[in-house]
Amino acid sequence: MQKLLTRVAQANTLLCVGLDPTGSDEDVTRRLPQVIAETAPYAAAFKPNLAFFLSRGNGTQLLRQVVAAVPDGIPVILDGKFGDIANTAMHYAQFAYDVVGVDAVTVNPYMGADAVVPFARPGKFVFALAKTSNHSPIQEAELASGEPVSEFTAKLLADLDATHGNIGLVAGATDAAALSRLRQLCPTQWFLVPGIGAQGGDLAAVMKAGLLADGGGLLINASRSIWQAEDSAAAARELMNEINEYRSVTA
Ligand SMILES: O=C(O)c1cc(=O)[nH]c(=O)n1[C@@H]1O[C@H](COP(=O)(O)O)[C@@H](O)[C@H]1O
Repeated sequence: MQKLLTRVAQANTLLCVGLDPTGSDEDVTRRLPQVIAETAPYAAAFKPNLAFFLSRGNGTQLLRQVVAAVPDGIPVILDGKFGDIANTAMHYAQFAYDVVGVDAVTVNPYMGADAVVPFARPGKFVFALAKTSNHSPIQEAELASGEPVSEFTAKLLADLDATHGNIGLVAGATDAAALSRLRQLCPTQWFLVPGIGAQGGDLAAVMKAGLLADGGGLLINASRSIWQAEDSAAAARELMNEINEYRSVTA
């Protein structure tokens, strides 16, 4: 978190550059370091999605190259949406932190707190799924109390953060009203917000719903709209500037 806060303050950005590399193995090997170098000035963080690396066969090696290519001081979030019992989770955590060397991960908390805690190592950070950007009848289902499962999950994640201090939420950009309710339940935690760009999320509504009074608290991710842009640097710069406009309006 300290690394992220320092980066956000120094580079004045809340943009998370998603790395979901598509193309031939040759293209990807060539473009990954290029896209990282070109977009780094605008990046508060990078988020490689594990699936896009594992599907290539040399995924672990490519991920390590990503970590090496990202300039010092910019956090890397491995988007693996990990979610298994504690004993197994510990091995995923070793993969992410010790083998690949990332700063943070995404985790699926639906198996319970024991699926999350092994990733909450001191000095590392966890973004756990609370309300995803796709339509999920499970997250929208209401408990007997009338509370949606996504809000029950958010409360669990607030409690976990109170204990561990390094738990954030994933809240999709496609449902700003839900994001706003999560913000009420989790008034200080950082939200990783995917769904801007290719998935059509409403940036203005998201910023209004989730930005903290200090101008932080949201990490706005875009993957395809940067990787697949003709000019990835321009796409990243424009989105960063757009995000910052809403920061100044809201502040
Ligand atoms: O955890 C995530 O990053 C994630 C959560 C979610 O609710 N929705 C979602 O799209 N993501 C990821 O965010 C990225 C979105 O990519 P684009 O739609 O291309 O910007 C992908 O890597 C998704 O796997």
